[in-house]
Amino acid sequence: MISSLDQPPRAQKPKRTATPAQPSLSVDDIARVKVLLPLPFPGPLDYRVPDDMVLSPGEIVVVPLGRREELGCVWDDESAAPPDFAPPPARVVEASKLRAVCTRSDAPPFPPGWRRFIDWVAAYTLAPPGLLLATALRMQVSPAPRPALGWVRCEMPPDLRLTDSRRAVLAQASAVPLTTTDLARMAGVSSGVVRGLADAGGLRSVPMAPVGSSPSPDPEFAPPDLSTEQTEAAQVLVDAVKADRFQGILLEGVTGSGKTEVYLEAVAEALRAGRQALVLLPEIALSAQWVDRFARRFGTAPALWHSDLSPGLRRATWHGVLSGEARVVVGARSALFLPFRDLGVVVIDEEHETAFKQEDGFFYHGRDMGVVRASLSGVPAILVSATPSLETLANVESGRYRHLILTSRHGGATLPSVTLIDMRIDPPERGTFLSPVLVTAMEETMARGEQAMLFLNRRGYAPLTLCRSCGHRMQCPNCTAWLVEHRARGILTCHHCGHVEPIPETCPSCGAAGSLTPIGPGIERVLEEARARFPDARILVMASDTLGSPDATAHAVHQISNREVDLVIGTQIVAKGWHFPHLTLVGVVDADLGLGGGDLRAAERTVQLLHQVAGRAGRASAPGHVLLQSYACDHPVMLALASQDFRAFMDQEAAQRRPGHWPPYGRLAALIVSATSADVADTLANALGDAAPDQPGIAVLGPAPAPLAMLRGRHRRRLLLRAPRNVALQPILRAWRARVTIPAQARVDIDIDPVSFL
Ligand SMILES: Nc1ncnc2c1ncn2[C@@H]1O[C@H](COP(=O)(O)OP(=O)(O)OP(=O)(O)O)[C@@H](O)[C@H]1O
Ligand SMILES: [Zn+2]
Repeated sequence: MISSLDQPPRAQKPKRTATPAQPSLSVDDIARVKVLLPLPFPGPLDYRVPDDMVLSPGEIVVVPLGRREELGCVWDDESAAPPDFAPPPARVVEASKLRAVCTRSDAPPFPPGWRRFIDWVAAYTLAPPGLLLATALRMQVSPAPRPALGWVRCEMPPDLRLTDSRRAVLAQASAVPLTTTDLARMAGVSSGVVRGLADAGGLRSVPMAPVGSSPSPDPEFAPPDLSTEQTEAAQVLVDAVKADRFQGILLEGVTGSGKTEVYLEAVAEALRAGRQALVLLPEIALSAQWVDRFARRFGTAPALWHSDLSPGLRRATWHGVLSGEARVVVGARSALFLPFRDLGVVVIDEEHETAFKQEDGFFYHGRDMGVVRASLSGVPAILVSATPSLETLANVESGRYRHLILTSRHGGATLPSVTLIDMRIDPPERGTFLSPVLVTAMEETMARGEQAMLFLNRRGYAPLTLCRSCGHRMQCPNCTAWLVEHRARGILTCHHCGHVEPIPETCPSCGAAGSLTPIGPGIERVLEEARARFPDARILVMASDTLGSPDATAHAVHQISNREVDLVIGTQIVAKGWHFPHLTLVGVVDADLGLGGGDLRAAERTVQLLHQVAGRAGRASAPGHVLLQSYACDHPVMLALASQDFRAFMDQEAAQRRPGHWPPYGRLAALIVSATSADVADTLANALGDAAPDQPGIAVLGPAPAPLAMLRGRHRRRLLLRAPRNVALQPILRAWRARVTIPAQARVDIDIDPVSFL
């Protein structure tokens, strides 16, 4: 975790006026320039600047490389990464060997804050900086696209068939063009309805105004009426934005206390100062409700950034951020890499969420890098949570972060009561998963016309399929994982690699017919039970595989808010920051689920997740109740949830991690060795083990087979490096990696500050 670095990144104020071009003159009197290429080199390469060319850092150039030409970015002479973990400087190339830059592109230059961030992240994560440049470079040189088309009202064809959902769309459509997504969201229908209506001639398409020419968010549009407690917190945030320097601030507040309303005041202040704001959300499914809230406060929607954007919108948003026209961006962690022209504040909402960690090819923690982004731009970072991570609490304790607390729910709503159901005392009937205690509470809730929610963090019908005759378990051919039955689709699938096979009629091992039995529940199975018990209830399933798009999520949320649903059954997606005013009962089907596995943060994570789910109950006038089904009611996690005393729980967690230098009181890095052959993986892992650093205070655990010893057909071994906090891991890891030859068939991924230990 970066935020704990003893030496925080040095804030350099971005220059807010254009600097005159300054070609870097070297001692040998040849104008040299560093150019970062979108390739996996350790750093930028040196080039000669032709006499008739003037270059400034950030500009895009074409340079010779071998026998071809490459696009690159003129880079700064000095790395922005702190010396304790910056890569060693490259050897200086003799002037006579330098090749000249070919041409300078007209594309807009990359801003300084962005370049510093790339340097910093690359040095910290040991990623080649050029790879972080690659996508950005493509964006930068592709011009902003022609405006997309949007829908406006038109004269109705006389034979137009009008349904309720079509009427809802027409009620929202006007002379101002709206995208399919926006119109569907506003009308609370699916995109298909909008497209169907358009195909039938009920809407006309016109070009949308380009990003930026839409009205910019107005900080005075609809300021909220804040409570005293909210006002005080908001004032601190506003002052921090005004102070215009880096500060870490934790905004902690019970669920439903209005943290969003409060931090939007910091966003408003950045807007007043004419600057940009970045709000990171752990999961983009959350953005629909967030965008609505934003629009109510500021009169217009923010720019959205996530992997689901169409290529055109992606480019338009990129260029809007660069030109400064896109004033507020809300997005997933990748929004950190947008080229903000003048960032004024960074907000990290639900900062405790592990979804901020990226573990796919390039490993980084979105929360920590968000703090670095703010710090390098010299602006405040606001971390927001009802259940802050131990990392962030440690930063508060050491005085690095300021701490703001909201103690009560908005509008007089009370916190829900939390009760444990001891499954050893009140077990469900054979073959079912809901205790009679929970079933009764659900009946009573729905009888009062209120909504209930069942939470189970497991997709599909059953996590394991077993042969009753021979005990064979259905396993993924590519991964060390059981296949999960998805009964609705008639398949067994692997949640790690996506492998799919039909559910066999006979056991593939012993041939017995009809002997394969599902073991344990997934949400499809809970749905089956709920349908049988409550045949009249209107049930909605919310899981990442049933709600593919932000669009579908928005529709589901709309149905719940509109009371078109009596019972919600969902996976972790329902735990997020939703505000469902009529929901009063939350039942957690298996509260013990996250505790197995021996992961460093299993207990912390379970508390955060379950508290977050619990926080969905009773957010308006009617009080909320939470029932947790557990076979381990005396586990510290269950006790903390029932007593709602998280500070005591986190103190215990801290006391357990501190002596052994476990994060956040020490540093970890994981080396993940993978190869298609087990032998190659073993040999390389053993070689790394033999070459492990031998330094006092530094421990190397492993090599050991990863818990997911096989993943997507690759054999995996892990090593873990643990060091005290005052040790920078990067130089040690660089030297370690350099002592071992990595064969072409194998790969070593380095995960600094690992979150997952699979
Ligand atoms: N001062 C206020 N005026 C009007 N509405 C408010 C105010 N404060 C909060 N609310 C409303 O109360 C509800 C809960 O607020 P919000 O979602 O911001 O809470 P939160 O602290 O972010 O909760 P969680 O941690 O559960 O996500 C929202 O509908 C919000 O609009
Ligand atoms: Zn698999």
